[in-house]
Amino acid sequence: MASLGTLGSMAHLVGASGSSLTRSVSTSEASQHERKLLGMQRITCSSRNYGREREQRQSGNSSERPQGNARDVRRIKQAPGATKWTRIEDRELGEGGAGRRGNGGDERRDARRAFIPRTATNISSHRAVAVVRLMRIEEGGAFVDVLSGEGDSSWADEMAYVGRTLGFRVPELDLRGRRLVTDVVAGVVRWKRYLDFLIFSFFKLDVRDYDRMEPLLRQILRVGLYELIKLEMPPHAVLNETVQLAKVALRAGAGNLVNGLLRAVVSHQDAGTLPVPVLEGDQRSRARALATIHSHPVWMVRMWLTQFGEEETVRLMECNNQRPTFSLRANSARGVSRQDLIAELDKLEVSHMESPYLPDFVRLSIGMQDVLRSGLLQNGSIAVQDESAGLVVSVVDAQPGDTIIDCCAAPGGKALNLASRLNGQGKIVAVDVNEGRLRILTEAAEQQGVGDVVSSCHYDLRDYAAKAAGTADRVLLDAPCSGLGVLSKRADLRWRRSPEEMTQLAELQDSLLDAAALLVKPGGVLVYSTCSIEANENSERVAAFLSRNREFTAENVEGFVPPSMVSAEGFFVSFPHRHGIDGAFAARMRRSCEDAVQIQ
Ligand SMILES: C[S@@+](CC[C@H](N)C(=O)[O-])C[C@H]1O[C@@H](n2cnc3c(N)ncnc32)[C@H](O)[C@@H]1O
Repeated sequence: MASLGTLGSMAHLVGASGSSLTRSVSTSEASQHERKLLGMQRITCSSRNYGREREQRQSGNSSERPQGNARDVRRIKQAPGATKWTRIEDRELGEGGAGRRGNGGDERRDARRAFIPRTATNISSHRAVAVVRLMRIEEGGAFVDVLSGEGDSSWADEMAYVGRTLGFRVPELDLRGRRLVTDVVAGVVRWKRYLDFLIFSFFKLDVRDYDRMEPLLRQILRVGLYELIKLEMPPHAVLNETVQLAKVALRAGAGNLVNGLLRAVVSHQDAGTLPVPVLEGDQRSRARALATIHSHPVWMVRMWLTQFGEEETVRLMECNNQRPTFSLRANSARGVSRQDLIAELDKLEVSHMESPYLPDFVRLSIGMQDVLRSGLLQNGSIAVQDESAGLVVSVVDAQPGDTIIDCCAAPGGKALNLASRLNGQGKIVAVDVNEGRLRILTEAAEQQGVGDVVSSCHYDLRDYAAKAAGTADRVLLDAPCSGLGVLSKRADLRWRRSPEEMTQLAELQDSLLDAAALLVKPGGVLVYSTCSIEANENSERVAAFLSRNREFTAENVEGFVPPSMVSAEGFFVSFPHRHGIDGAFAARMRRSCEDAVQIQ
């Protein structure tokens, strides 16, 4: 690669280390997303937790703080055991902002008492909110929310949190601005590896230097690059506003550094000389280059190269990097047909397309926020569900009167779809080890008008199986999995997974499959499904199960799903790059009738 010259000095780059903000991902945060998809009302701003953590860390170092408004200070450099704080320079804030401090001392004292940071009117709000959200995701382990249809109170919480984190407030965001935040955050997370490659290339950093860069500066650089290169926003606006954010949120030197990088990128972009990883050599080297170009972990790319070859791997990664599309299920249990749903979408002026695969599903590419606000989810008329999940339900083929055990049921997408097919006759036992998620399922069952056929059972499946052996006509095991089939919807998931986890998951899947098998009546059906596209979580688990459990045989899923989604072995497989829906897998197996003798 041609020399790009080194921009800025390391003194500007290396600020606060990405210290000990990591926390385990709380189930409550996962649940918020799930509640939203299921149309639950109260979605609170989870940033408050991160805010509290940050405040606790800050107050732990109170002796080192300068006196003054606690919100006007921020850490600029952290050597082990030492934290320095700086005050925002008045002149850095815009008209009407904290820079206009009138009678100085009094106002500062008032602000300190009220802990209300002032508003910086010269900062673009969407960028300020995006960088703080990105810090929460990277430093605090928060989830990326690709829907972000929260109500005004959540946004007010988030804006206040941004104010507390940055030390100044930014003007409120309108609907467009909020959507932009969601898009920028998900995009930066997806493209992180590629954006970092550009930063490395232009600054000539090594990984250690990069790890020591101030988290806020790193996010500001990424956001600027993403907007320039991937969103192709007008360079002038991106440059000015991103530099201003760095100056006000950090210091003048940080603004200069951002300015240097973005200007260099714009001129290389215009000249068509942006650095590109070289795609050559053996599979390992090509995997590394592809992983950077398409921003995925190298181990994942290597796994897919072996499984799919290069051309398909690239197409898969391109799909994973796209904005996700969503689909809706018309809830027949509430008497809603697809035509009714389409009429509602027309009223909302949300463009849509009928699913080519399922008679009760409709696809949306944009407009999900409008649907979330419409009340259709809350009154149980519709459910948000990917078509791949709907097709797994088709493979189960629930019939009125059936007793169905959904072994890993929460938060309930498939269980509630199954329930809607029973016409009030039969029952669904929804088992899950996670009590919080099960509560969401129970509430959603009531909301969707299937509460009388769904009962929830808070159990580890392996304990429950012994209690209810041989009682179900159909058993669905929608197993915990890597989720590598849903990477466009879960922007951060690719960075959270590891090869070691894949091995552990396979062991868990084996033990859950053996437990689920116990529940099936002689002659009954067992469906094993995942939202993964990896053979070692899918067909290999089924093959291993069938060799351990000779009383089960695989049944071809032909007739339950479109022919293009039936694998050579007769399993249901969907891939984002082949079918335009999430990646998923389902195998249908039947227990032999002769097995009845053994159970008695
Ligand atoms: C892929 S999710 C299920 C999604 C669900 N079927 C749906 O359609 O909404 C996997 C679920 O398995 C549950 N789980 C994990 N280990 C379990 C165990 N040992 N026993 C029961 N449930 C378990 C998790 O709590 C999680 O809710």
